[in-house]
Amino acid sequence: MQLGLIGLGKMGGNMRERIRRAGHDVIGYDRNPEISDVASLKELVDKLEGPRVVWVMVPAGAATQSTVDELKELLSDGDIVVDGGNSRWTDDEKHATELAERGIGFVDAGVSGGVWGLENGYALMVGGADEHVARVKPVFDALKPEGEYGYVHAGKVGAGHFSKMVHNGIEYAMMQAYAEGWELLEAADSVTDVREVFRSWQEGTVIRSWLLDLAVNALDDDEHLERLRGFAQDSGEGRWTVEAAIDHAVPLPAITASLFARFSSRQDDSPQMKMIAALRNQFGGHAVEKK
Ligand SMILES: O=C(CO)[C@H](O)[C@H](O)COP(=O)(O)O
Repeated sequence: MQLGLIGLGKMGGNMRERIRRAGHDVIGYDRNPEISDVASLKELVDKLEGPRVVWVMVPAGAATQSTVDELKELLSDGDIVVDGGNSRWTDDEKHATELAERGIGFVDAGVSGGVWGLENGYALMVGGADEHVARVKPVFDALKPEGEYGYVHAGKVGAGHFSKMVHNGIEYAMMQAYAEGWELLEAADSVTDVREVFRSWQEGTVIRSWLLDLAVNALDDDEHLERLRGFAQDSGEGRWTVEAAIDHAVPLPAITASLFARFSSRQDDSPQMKMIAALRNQFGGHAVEKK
């Protein structure tokens, strides 16, 4: 089938290649003319035969919103927009409603696979009406991993991004657990080769996983991670997971702690620990460290 793909960065560029390898015709648009197949969104839409399917793979938030706004003007009745970025799931219903005003269908797709997706495939969590999802299915089949799993039509509009958000929340907590275990092993005098302990866990253990394999890759590059600063960014999915948990009154202690650990990583000198130190000093005369 024919697909228009908007956003050819780290994810979109490799996805174009994987969909083409499966025999489909992909016309890609990116603001960077060096990697774009067409010069403008209008040219992309004009080159696609109707009814069209256009996949948006740009950063969540303002960039996705402005792309949806433009597509609403350029596309027509019967066309479908797929949002494959890491959009907040609450944006999906809004986009579906806006596009439906012109008879344009909407599907949200959570995509996992990162820079390894070209070779390994992308796990897909999809939300939308059955007839819209069915129209995009050949593209989902091209992108998904070759095995039995890696694709789900999770429910109505929003269900794909909600599922991907929870996936990313789990990702936060798993990474935090490996990171904490690694720091404790590094601190113990009795353990002389932490990297080999991690490597040994890759087979036969209860905690083997792809994230563990990636941790071993990272330790092979830099055995004690000495070239990195202990600073971790976040791009919103962990925060939205915690917000959804509050809305549903579902306790998420591990995921919440892993999000807050990232916030701690951005402080050189913790203001709240100054208060703890001051209070211990006030009530018990305990020693404080001064600047
Ligand atoms: O979707 C992803 C992996 O599945 C993103 O790469 C990941 O969520 C990055 O998020 P953050 O920047 O918040 O760590």
